[in-house]
Amino acid sequence: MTDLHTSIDKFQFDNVFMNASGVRCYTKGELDELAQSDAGTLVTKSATQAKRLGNPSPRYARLELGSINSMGLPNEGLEYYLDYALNFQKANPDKPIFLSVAGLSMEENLAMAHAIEDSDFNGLVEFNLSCPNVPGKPQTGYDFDRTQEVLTNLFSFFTKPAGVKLPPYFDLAQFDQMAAILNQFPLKFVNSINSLGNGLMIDPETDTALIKPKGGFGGIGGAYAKPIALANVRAFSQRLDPKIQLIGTGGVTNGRDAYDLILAGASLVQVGTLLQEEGPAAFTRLTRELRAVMQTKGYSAISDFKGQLKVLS
Ligand SMILES: O=C1NC(=O)NC(C(=O)O)N1
Repeated sequence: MTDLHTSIDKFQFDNVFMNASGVRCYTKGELDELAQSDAGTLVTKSATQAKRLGNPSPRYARLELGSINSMGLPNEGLEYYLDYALNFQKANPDKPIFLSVAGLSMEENLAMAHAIEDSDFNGLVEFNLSCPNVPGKPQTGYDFDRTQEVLTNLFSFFTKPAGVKLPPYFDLAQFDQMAAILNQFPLKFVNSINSLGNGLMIDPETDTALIKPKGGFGGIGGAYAKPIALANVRAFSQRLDPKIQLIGTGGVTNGRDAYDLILAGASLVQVGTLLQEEGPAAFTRLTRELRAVMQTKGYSAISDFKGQLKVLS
């Protein structure tokens, strides 16, 4: 029998699959649906301190090979998700979950980190350094000095298990630079990638941008993202301290896509666009399909093939 058990640091998961932050995880009802699905764990919508309405609609559109979104960090505020997480961990002591935060300033990130540090939350925290959709706000992950500064301030007091959600990088020198920064900090994981920032798609009937915010600019997800996600997971897997594990996100539409992210080095696989379009039942199909690929390859455990991508010599 194939076993999809995986782990990050001391945290054990009975299945490699989970949602990508932002997808079907805004409300407690949605989060409960994820918890009841075949996913191994879940992550909350990236929180800001105060509730946010986000960008004007239409702000999400399905595309032929994925999606475009400019949600603008709509969320119920940190307290709402912290409250959910504290109740969840009481009821599910053996199922660690992720809390995502996306402060719009250094002060906001640190204030939320203090609130979490002072709480009884015992899961993992994902610091989102890569939201591309807040007008006027650059992605922290593309500013290496700022990333260094945020992480230095954060880990001067934060002791709970944490990781970062990164934007996609497209240059090997950027992988080198970013990995050199990340290796300085006690991160448990790096989640790569967030959506391909600031894409644009057009309605062929009206010659109009598909979504309203930012003149139609939004993050691209789905199959378009797979080759970039594979490269980013692989590049960081080759450069990061082995203590920092990878979460692979981007382009998962079937079991083979998940298998490929694990080959590239991922310990957990997040699902975004597919989950948005297919619903939590997608985890049942993905689990079945990944098991089938593993069986074909003669693998019975994730550790049998994680990071085992071969290259031509
Ligand atoms: O980090 C994010 N990535 C996205 O693609 N969209 C959301 C958002 O816009 O809130 N945030």
